Amino acid sequence: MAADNDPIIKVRGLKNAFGEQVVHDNLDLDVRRGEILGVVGGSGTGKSVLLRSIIGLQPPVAGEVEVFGEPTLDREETETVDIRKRWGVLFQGGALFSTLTVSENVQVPLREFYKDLDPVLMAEIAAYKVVMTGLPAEAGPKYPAELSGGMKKRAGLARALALDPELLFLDEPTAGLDPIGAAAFDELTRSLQRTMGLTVFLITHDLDTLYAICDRVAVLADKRVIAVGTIPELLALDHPWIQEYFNGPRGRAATASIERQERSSAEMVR
Ligand SMILES: Nc1ncnc2c1ncn2[C@@H]1O[C@H](COP(=O)(O)OP(=O)(O)OP(=O)(O)O)[C@@H](O)[C@H]1O
Repeated sequence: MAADNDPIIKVRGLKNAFGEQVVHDNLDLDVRRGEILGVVGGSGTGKSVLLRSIIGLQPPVAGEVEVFGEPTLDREETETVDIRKRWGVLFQGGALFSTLTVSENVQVPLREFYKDLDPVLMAEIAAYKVVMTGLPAEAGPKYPAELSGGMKKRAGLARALALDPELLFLDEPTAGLDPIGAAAFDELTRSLQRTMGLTVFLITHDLDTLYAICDRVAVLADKRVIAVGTIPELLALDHPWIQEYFNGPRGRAATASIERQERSSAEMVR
């Protein structure tokens, strides 16, 4: 039985390789219950592969992964059903089924895990999730091709939330959104995390997202997680990639923008 302060995700000694190409080597990571953990790293450092390994879609060459205190690797699909029900995933780009409506997409996990659920109830749950992610109720019968990029992300999020998960995986949720749409999506993630008590594993390149909603950030480089901490903790480290990333022009712009927002909300409360 897992204790409350045990990590919700525990990765130890993970190694992933594709032929000669080693993507991860001896990677360790803990994700704490209730946090939003941002996962950053240069392109191709293996952020998505790490996500796929944790959820069992990418069998690693070596290492151990535990989610909710239970091992997820080398197990039959039937043995991990009770674990998989407890997480939701928003894949890069939304990964909606193009031949299904938004409502039908949201019902996919319900059909997978609760085959005998009354179809009327499934449709009601889907309608509720659609509205919960800020989409209009009329989006339910639409097909993905009829939605904007931002709406597709929200529909993907509605599907990820279909089973009221405890743990949410988001792979670059704000990629391709304009800054206002991205900020709105961040706000939605934060508010859902608070109201549903979610833990969030969030892969992003978006510095604004990191500053705005992440409790801690894990940095992937040199085939492993080289550091995990709050942004001020990371900034105190001497690693060239971390310094370049957070202290480069875009990092400084994101810091300045957060400081401006904090000043203006402080002025509003006065
Ligand atoms: N199924 C696969 N077969 C072969 N190589 C793969 C496969 N999946 C990923 N890779 C390789 O593993 C490396 C890491 O890929 P991954 O998609 O995890 O990177 P990432 O950090 O998420 O990148 P980005 O930020 O660009 O999305 C890349 O070099 C990629 O080409």
